[in-house]
Order: sequence, then C-alpha cells, then structure tokens
Amino acid sequence: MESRVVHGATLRTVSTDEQAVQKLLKERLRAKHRIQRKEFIEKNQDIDYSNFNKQVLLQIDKEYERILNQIDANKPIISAYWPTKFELDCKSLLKEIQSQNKWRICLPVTQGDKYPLIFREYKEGDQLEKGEKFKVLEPTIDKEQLKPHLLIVPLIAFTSDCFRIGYGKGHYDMTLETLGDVKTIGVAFESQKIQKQEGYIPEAHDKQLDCIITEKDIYFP
Ligand SMILES: Nc1nc2c(c(=O)[nH]1)N(C=O)[C@@H](CNc1ccc(C(=O)N[C@@H](CCC(=O)O)C(=O)O)cc1)CN2
Ligand SMILES: Nc1ncnc2c1ncn2[C@@H]1O[C@H](COP(=O)(O)OP(=O)(O)OP(=O)(O)O)[C@@H](O)[C@H]1O
Repeated sequence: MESRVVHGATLRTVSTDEQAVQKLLKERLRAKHRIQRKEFIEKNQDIDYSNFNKQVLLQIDKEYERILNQIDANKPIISAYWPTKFELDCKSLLKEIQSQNKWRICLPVTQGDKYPLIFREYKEGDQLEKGEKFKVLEPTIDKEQLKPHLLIVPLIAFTSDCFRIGYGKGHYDMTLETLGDVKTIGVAFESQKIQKQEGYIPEAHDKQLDCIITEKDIYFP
C-alpha cells in the first residue's frame, strides 16, 4: 500500500517500506532527544525565562485581537501545559498570562493512549492531580472543559520548519485534528532542534506548528 503525503508544496508518494523507515528513525530521534533534553535541563537548573516569556507573550498578543474578534465570549482561551521535571518550565509564563487577565487558561487532560486530549480550566493555585497513565499533573474533573483557541505546545524535539516530536502517543496530532482552527506555539530550548544531518522526515499525520519559540530564536514553517 502506498500513501500520498503533502508537506508544504511537496507531494510525495511514500511506500510502506519508506514509512517503516521513517517511523524507526523517528523513534531513535525521540529516544536520543529525550535523553539530551533531560541532560540539558539537569545542567541548566537556573535558567532565566524572562526574555523567553517576553517573546511568547508577544506572539500570544499578536493572536489575541484576531481571536477576540471571532468569538462571542469576552476572553479567548489559551492552553499551556504543566511541566514535568525534564521539560521547559512554563510555570512563570503561565503566571504572567494569568496576571494579564486577558485569557482563560486551560491545561490538557489525557484520555488514554490513542485518544485526543481534552482541556480543563486552570487558575493559579488550583490543585492538580496526576493523570491516570502519565506523570503529568492535570486539572481535576470538576474544572470546566474548554476548547482552546491557542495552544502552547511542549515537545521533545523540533525541526526549523516547525515539525515536532513528542512522547509518541500522537496526542497533539490527534488533538489538532479534532480542535480544527487552532493556533499553535511550540516552546523549546535551542538544544532540542533536530539538525539536518539527523535525517528526520515527517510522517503523513504530523502537523506543523504555527511557530516555535526558543530562548534564542523564533521559527516559522
Ligand atoms: N507536561 C506535559 N503535559 C502534557 C504533555 C506533555 O508532553 N507534557 N502531553 C503531550 O502529548 C500530553 C500528555 N502526554 C504524555 C505522553 C507520555 C508521557 C510520558 O511518557 N511520560 C513519562 C515520563 C515523563 C518525563 O520524561 O518526565 C512518564 O509519565 O513516566 C507524558 C505525557 C498532555 N499533557
Ligand atoms: N491524527 C491521528 N489519528 C490517529 N492516529 C494518529 C494521529 N496522529 C498520530 N497518530 C498515531 O499516534 C502515534 C504516535 O504519533 P507520533 O509519533 O507522531 O507522536 P508525537 O507527535 O511524536 O507525540 P505526541 O504524543 O506528543 O503527539 C503513531 O502511531 C500515529 O500513527
């Protein structure tokens, strides 16, 4: 069986063999970058996020008016994530977004492998609880379920044209499909960037993010 893959303007036909190779390569890159990310964060415990936060807030602001004009509610909805020990720590960013009081904030809640994420409201100080399968903290079931207009997305590795590798459950790919019209901002350290020579080829279901912000740069597809 063969499938047609559209990436930007390129239309390629990919054989099943080639698909298997892509999958394998992605698995290897995921494993390698997962270790690299952990090592980077362990070595850089005192990261100053203030400049990074500013860049993200700038991008979020660019989306704000546009979204506000398209919705009935008086606050657009943004999702971030609650970081694990080995992820970019977006807690200070969350605080800043909260203090602006312009957005309703939500966090992802996992529904199990192979299911898209849902989102529940988060306010500073809310009690969070461990998801059933992963060691990620999530809002409790009593919090309102929301549909975000803008997503801040965690990742293990990324390419300069805004493809991402995550934990490999397809959570975000499936979620983006179900959410439809949603803007995505990936956040990462520069050290998470996949180099050309690593040979990564995106799979048919992979979706490009609208931008990726690192402590040094900002990437667009
Ligand atoms: N902080 C955070 N929340 C998130 C994600 C994420 O990548 N990071 N997700 C992205 O899709 C969704 C959850 N998906 C996940 C899938 C797998 C694992 C996982 O394998 N966790 C390991 C190790 C965690 C670590 O490296 O510290 C574990 O629980 O043992 C975690 C989340 C939604 N929430
Ligand atoms: N839209 C989708 N519908 C159904 N299955 C999907 C979809 N997107 C991805 N998958 C499946 O999920 C699995 C993992 O996908 P992938 O390797 O792209 O995960 P990832 O994007 O790196 O990680 P994350 O879990 O953070 O999204 C793959 O087996 C893939 O077939």
